[in-house]
Amino acid sequence: MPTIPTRAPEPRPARRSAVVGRRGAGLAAAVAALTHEALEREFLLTPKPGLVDRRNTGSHRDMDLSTFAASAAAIAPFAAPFFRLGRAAAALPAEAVLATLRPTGLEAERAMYAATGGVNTHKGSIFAFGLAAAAAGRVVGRGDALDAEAVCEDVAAIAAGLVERELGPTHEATTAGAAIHRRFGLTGARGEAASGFATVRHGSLPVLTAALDRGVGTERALHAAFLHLLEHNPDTNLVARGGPQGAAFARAAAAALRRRGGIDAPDFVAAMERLDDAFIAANLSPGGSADLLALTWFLHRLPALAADPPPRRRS
Ligand SMILES: CC(C)(COP(=O)(O)OP(=O)(O)OC[C@H]1O[C@@H](n2cnc3c(N)ncnc32)[C@H](O[C@H]2O[C@H](COP(=O)(O)OP(=O)(O)OP(=O)(O)O)[C@@H](O)[C@H]2O)[C@@H]1O)[C@@H](O)C(=O)NCCC(=O)NCCS
Ligand SMILES: Nc1ncnc2[nH]cnc12
Repeated sequence: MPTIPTRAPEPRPARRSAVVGRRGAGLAAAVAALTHEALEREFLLTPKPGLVDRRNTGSHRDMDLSTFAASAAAIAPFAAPFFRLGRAAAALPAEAVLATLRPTGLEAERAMYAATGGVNTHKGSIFAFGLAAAAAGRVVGRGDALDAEAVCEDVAAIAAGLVERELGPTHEATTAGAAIHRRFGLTGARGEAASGFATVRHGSLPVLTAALDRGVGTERALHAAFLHLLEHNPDTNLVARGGPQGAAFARAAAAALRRRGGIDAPDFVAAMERLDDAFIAANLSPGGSADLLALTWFLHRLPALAADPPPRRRS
């Protein structure tokens, strides 16, 4: 069982120029290390309403921090083969790429279930990070600068048509996401990918970088990004547990927190803790937003990778 650090370290400053230095095996390993760092930053961030964090297990009875630590350790290494598959597929038409990734995605899901004793901790993350790592590989394989824009555009091309193909009216609704699409029209993890992670790219990522640029600490900047996701991400997990009313409650609560100053409000942490208690009472869990928060950090740090060594791992 991996040890759980109490908090993630401050990162070195990201270089936002087009970095094209490290293109060898080291880059695949660095993408996997960054994936682990991003997942860890997400589950350690506290408080997060309804989610597992250092304060409590949120609205969950079958998972805690140690489950997330085990899950992150099991799935993050798969980012390296996703990256290599993407680099090998750099010249393929985008619509042919997903089929090359799915066996590795399913293997990563099996590794997650083996590590967690059958609990779904990171299925959405495996999907999002699988696509992002593969797109990063394609970007590098084409000799382009490794940045969030290029990666998100390639993810949009790879995932184009996925909602129509997998959630269309002729398909049996076998998952919560598919059933929610049928009833309420939400497109969930697939729609977010097909949009090129628009909620992240045009929302939580600029919110994160703006907070960091004005000197806000990493944890609080991640809270700003999370609050943005809570208000704007159509999270199928919230709907699965609380129906459209549950999702509307979460959105309105996040908007209210933003209006009273967000992370700059003097009682921000206490307000988030009150919201955590309210989510738990209503059995709400924004698991999709948790995944997108981790992805926000990943995309923020990605440009620094090609030049820097992989983030230092704690034992
Ligand atoms: C295409 C897949 C995502 C599979 O599709 P599925 O139909 O299973 O997907 P969805 O139900 O639509 O969502 C899957 C997870 O995606 C996350 N998510 C939800 N909304 C969004 C959103 N708007 N944007 C992005 N991501 C979103 C969310 O994951 C998190 O929640 C998980 C916990 O979920 P669950 O167990 O259902 O919830 P609980 O409330 O805990 O359940 P109960 O306790 O009540 O029973 C956790 O995993 C978080 O990650 C959705 O759950 C994709 O998985 C797929 O195609 N897989 C096949 C393999 C593959 O190809 N892999 C990728 C290759 S690149
Ligand atoms: N911290 C967390 N708590 C519950 N579900 C999650 N899915 C991804 N991260 C999560």
